[in-house]
Amino acid sequence: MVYELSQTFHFEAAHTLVREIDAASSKRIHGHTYHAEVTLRGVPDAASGMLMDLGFFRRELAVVQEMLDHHLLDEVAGLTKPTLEGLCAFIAEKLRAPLPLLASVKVWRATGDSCKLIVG
Ligand SMILES: Nc1nc2c(c(=O)[nH]1)N=C([C@H](O)[C@H](O)COP(=O)(O)OP(=O)(O)OP(=O)(O)O)CN2
Ligand SMILES: [Zn+2]
Repeated sequence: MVYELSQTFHFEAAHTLVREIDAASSKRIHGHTYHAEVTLRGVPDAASGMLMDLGFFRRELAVVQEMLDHHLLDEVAGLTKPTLEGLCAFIAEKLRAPLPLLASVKVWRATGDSCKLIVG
């Protein structure tokens, strides 16, 4: 049987955004609290009964969290655009190698905006 295993983390970050609507306030540096959910999908190992031990899973997420927490997203190397979409892509890219069972990355803000990347 196929299972999905998820972990969440959060980070505080600032950014500016170039957009056509509400352009002036978005262009000023402002901050958000972001939440991210990373999901693995696969068949549990027969010996351990786990897709991956949550301890190892959390350790990998902490590496990415450190790259984003209390950073100005505009300056984060490898983050092409400081949007929810860009954050999903950045997190997936960083986790693709250490988490071979990576299935999706979801990023959201308390205001209800959310974006989910299905890793193909
Ligand atoms: N497709 C996307 N659209 C927008 C994104 C995004 O990541 N992907 N991000 C933003 C902004 O970050 C913006 O700060 C939020 O804009 P908006 O919702 O208009 O602002 P509010 O004042 O309503 O809410 P806050 O979240 O408190 O800023 C815009 N669009
Ligand atoms: Zn913003």
